[in-house]
Amino acid sequence: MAGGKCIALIAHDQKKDDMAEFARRHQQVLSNFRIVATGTTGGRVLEACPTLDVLPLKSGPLGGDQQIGALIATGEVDMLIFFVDPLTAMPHDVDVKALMRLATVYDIPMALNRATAERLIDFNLSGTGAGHVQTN
Ligand SMILES: O=C(CO)COP(=O)(O)O
Repeated sequence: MAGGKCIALIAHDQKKDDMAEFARRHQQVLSNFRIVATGTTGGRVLEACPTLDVLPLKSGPLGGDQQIGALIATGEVDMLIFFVDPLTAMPHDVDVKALMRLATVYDIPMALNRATAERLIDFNLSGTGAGHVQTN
């Protein structure tokens, strides 16, 4: 992938409206980043914010979480924002866990709910200037 800081955006189905609204509200800051996303989430973010630089990968259940995990392992993703639905069983639960594990192994900032995502965005992007992602 081309240079520049990269944020991964993922939302489970029950959280996709939240993610679209989050992206819309933080469109200005997100426009300083390349964004990778699982397929359906990426589509929703692009629909909400057509000018953002979003690369939609495979849908989560079809390997999208694993693709993002691989990008984390190769150092290409600097931050993960993942709006998780904790109340629904998923066929690809093992993929979700593997992704969270890799984000932990490579110690990238990872928000698994909206409250944390808001704080990560504030912490990383408003204080020290847009475009700077703290990775430790
Ligand atoms: O299932 C997901 C993450 O585990 C999200 O995938 P989609 O964005 O393709 O719905």
